[in-house]
Amino acid sequence: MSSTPAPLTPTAVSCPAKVLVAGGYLVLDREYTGLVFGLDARIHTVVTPIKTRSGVTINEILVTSPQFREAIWEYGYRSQPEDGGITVTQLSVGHEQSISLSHNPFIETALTYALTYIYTLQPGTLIQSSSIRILADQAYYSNPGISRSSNIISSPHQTSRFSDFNVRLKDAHKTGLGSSAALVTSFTAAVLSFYLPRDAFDVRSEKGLRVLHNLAQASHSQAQGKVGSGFDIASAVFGSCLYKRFSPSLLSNLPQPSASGFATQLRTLVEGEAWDTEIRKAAIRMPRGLRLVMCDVDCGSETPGMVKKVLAWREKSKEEAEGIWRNLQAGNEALAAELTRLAGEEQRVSEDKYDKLRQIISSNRNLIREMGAKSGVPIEPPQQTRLLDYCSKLAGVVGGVVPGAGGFDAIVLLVEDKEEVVRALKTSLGQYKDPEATGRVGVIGVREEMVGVKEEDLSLYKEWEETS
Ligand SMILES: Nc1ncnc2c1ncn2[C@@H]1O[C@H](COP(=O)(O)OP(=O)(O)O)[C@@H](O)[C@H]1O
Ligand SMILES: C[C@@](O)(CCOP(=O)(O)OP(=O)(O)O)CC(=O)O
Repeated sequence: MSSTPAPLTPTAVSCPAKVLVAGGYLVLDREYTGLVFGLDARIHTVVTPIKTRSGVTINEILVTSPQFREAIWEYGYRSQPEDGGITVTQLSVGHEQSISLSHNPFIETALTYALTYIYTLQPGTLIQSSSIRILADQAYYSNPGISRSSNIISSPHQTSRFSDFNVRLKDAHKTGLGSSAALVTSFTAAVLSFYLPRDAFDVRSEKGLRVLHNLAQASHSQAQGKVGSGFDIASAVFGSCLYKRFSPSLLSNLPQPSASGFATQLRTLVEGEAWDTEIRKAAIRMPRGLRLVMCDVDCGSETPGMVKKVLAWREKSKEEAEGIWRNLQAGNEALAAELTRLAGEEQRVSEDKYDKLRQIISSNRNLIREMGAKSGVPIEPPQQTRLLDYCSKLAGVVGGVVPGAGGFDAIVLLVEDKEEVVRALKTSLGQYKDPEATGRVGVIGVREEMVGVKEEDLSLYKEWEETS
């Protein structure tokens, strides 16, 4: 019998949300870049050794998302022959017979990839059981959260930053901040940090960030069905940046999980030189005195369908599309350069210092509308044009765009970072009524965040010690 390994230390990691301010559709192609800002809503993952009654040995990983009902996933795991890595099998939740088995492909795939990578670094070492909790900031969901207080005697009235949403995950309303990317990235980082010694994986080191980025891209892409440029994973790891995607062939050449050679090829891909993503952090800054405001319009758009249609039009109308893509890329670069230039300024210079920004945003929006009109996709549909024009005229608002794939569900504004400006904006949006749309426009409680993945202190989670 193998001896009992030393207990591992509880570990917590968080990652930010994202907003693609410029480069929607373009960033799917390596010829172009995306300007992505991290947002200060985070998803946290906490890994602890599993609590068992003495004398009981188990071999499982229990994942819970306790802010949601029935969000429990229990996994067994085993190594596969022929270098197939680790496979995980979802077990029925033993103690909760009434809970039907729900699958969470993002968690299952992130766990498979993370354990496989760990196994390649420590072959033959027993992977110990653990308990993994996921906790998300309010801004990811529009469901009103119930606050949760500590039942710890030493601090009885402290309220957690993480609300209880009191619904099943599938009934939660997402605000579009990239929950699956922040989840997969923080989950992967926490699992690697928990199981590996610092000298094999350190999320504070450059190599650690690179390994995390590549591994999270691989598993998120697998879980998502290999669509997406991966800008959301990049910002979850590195925070705000100018992003050039990886070559899709890197992942299409990887064997499927459990297939012969998967483990070694995954490790080589994740650690090796072939990965060709380009991240430029210094190319993106927020000028002192400005901030982002995200507005949620109460209705949704379906990104994959829009992407398919835009790319089909681009394929058909190559020349015309290349003109728009090239001009938009130049406009997006100009936007990044102007933000960075203003960020480098010492103090306020003159009242009209945002004129150039205004003009760049306006000409980029013209190109986005042209892209939408020509491809027949409502990227900046008329009701969003009206909303953006309305906001752009308000005091302290520099301008705004439809983020990411665009559509009906959100706008992002660049505004002066003053309490009175944000307060007046909220009041104006509260009164805003589009002549043709019924949805209400709300301000999401987030702003830009430059920092990506971050280790966290376990005291943040004390109100959530017991799983519900
Ligand atoms: N707090 C959470 N706990 C567990 N899983 C989550 C959580 N938030 C999101 N997920 C996973 O991510 C999926 C949502 O991902 P997706 O539809 O791609 O939306 P998004 O655009 O927010 O990434 C959910 O179905 C679930 O599998
Ligand atoms: C079209 C895109 O370039 C940008 C989509 O950005 P969104 O922020 O709209 O994405 P979702 O959160 O997945 O809906 C596709 C991509 O780059 O993956």
